[in-house]
Amino acid sequence: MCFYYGYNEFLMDKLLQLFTVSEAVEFFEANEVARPVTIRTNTLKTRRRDLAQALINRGVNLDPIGKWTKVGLTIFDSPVPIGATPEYMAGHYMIQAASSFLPVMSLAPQENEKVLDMSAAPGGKTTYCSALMKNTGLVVANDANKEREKALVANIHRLGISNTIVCNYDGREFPKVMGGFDRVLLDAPCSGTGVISKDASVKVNKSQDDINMLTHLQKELILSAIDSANADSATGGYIVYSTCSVTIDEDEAVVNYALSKRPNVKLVSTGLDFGAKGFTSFRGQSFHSSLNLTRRFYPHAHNMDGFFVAKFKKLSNKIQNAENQFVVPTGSGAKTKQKKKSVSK
Ligand SMILES: C[S@@+](CC[C@H](N)C(=O)[O-])C[C@H]1O[C@@H](n2cnc3c(N)ncnc32)[C@H](O)[C@@H]1O
Repeated sequence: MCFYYGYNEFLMDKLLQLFTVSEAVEFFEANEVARPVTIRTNTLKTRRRDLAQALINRGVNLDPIGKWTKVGLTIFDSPVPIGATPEYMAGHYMIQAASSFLPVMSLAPQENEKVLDMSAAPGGKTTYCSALMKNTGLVVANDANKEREKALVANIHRLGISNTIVCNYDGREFPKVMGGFDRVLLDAPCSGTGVISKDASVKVNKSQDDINMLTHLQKELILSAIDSANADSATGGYIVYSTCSVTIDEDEAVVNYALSKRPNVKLVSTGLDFGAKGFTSFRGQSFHSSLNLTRRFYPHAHNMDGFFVAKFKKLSNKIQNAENQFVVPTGSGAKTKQKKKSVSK
C-alpha cells in the first residue's frame, strides 16, 4: 500500500493506526483527488446571492457549499481565473477551503469583542472573524512569519477590513505582550496530514521527529492561547484550537495536555453539527472524556480537507473559587483530585 499510494512507511503506519483498512483506503483515494474549489462571501461588501449572480454572469458554474454555511460557494468551473475576477479584486470573496470556515464558525466572534488570531497568515480565518464582527471591536492578527504576513495584510486591505491590527510575535510570548481577549483562535502550525490532496510532499517528508517538534510547539502555543483569553469576559472567554492534521498527537493529545496543565478551562461543544467525534482513547492512551466534544473532519467522509476543531471555555475565577473539585486528565486516564483550599488573608 505504501508503494501504491506513495506514502513513506512512517505516515502509512500512523494512518493505518487511525483508520480501519477500508477507511484508510478511502482516505488515501480521497487524497488523490483535489477537493472542490470553494470561496467565502465577504459579507462586509456583498451578499452571497449577489456575488453568485455576478459570477454566474461571467460564466462561472457554482453552487452553495452545503446547508451548514450561508456564505460559502463551490466553484465547479470558471472561464476566468477565480483569483482574478473584478469581484475578487474588489474584495467580494476569499478563496478559502471549506474546512477553514469551521474554526471561525466554532469561535463565533461577536460584535464589539476583542479577538486574537494567534497564527493568522494568510488571513482566511482572521478576515472571516472581522466579517462576523461586522468590522467592529478589535481583531489582533498575529503570526510569527513576517513573509507570510504580506499576504495577510493584502487580504485585510482587499476585503475592506478596518477592525484588525497585524503583529509579528512568537505566539508563545503573547501573554507577555497583550491579554484579556474575549476569544482566541489558535489555528496551529501542523504537519498538514489533512491536506495531502493539496500538498503531496507530506506523503514522504514527515517523520516522527517532525511530529514531535510540532507537538512540542503546539503544546506551548495552546497554553499561551488559553493564557491570552479573558476568563471574566461578559460575552466570551472562548479558545478554539484547530489543525489541518489528522494525527492524534497533534489533535487530541495536545488538547488533553492543555486540560491537564490548565484546570481553568473545560471543553465545550464546537457548535458544529457535523464531523466525527474526537477520540477519548487511542492505542492504550486515554484522554479526558470531554474530548468527545471535539470534532474531526475527513476528506473521504466530508469532502473537505482533513481538519480538527476543539473549543474551550475559560472558567471565571469566581466559578473556580466556588468549586472545590476538579478533574485532572492524564495520559493514563482521568483522575479526580481534591483541590487545596486557598488561604485568604
Ligand atoms: C495553519 S497556518 C495558519 C493559517 C491561517 N490561520 C489562515 O487561516 O489563513 C499556521 C501559521 O502558524 C504560524 N506560526 C508558526 N509558528 C508560530 C509561532 N510560534 N507563533 C505564531 N505563529 C506561528 C505560521 O507562520 C503559519 O502562518
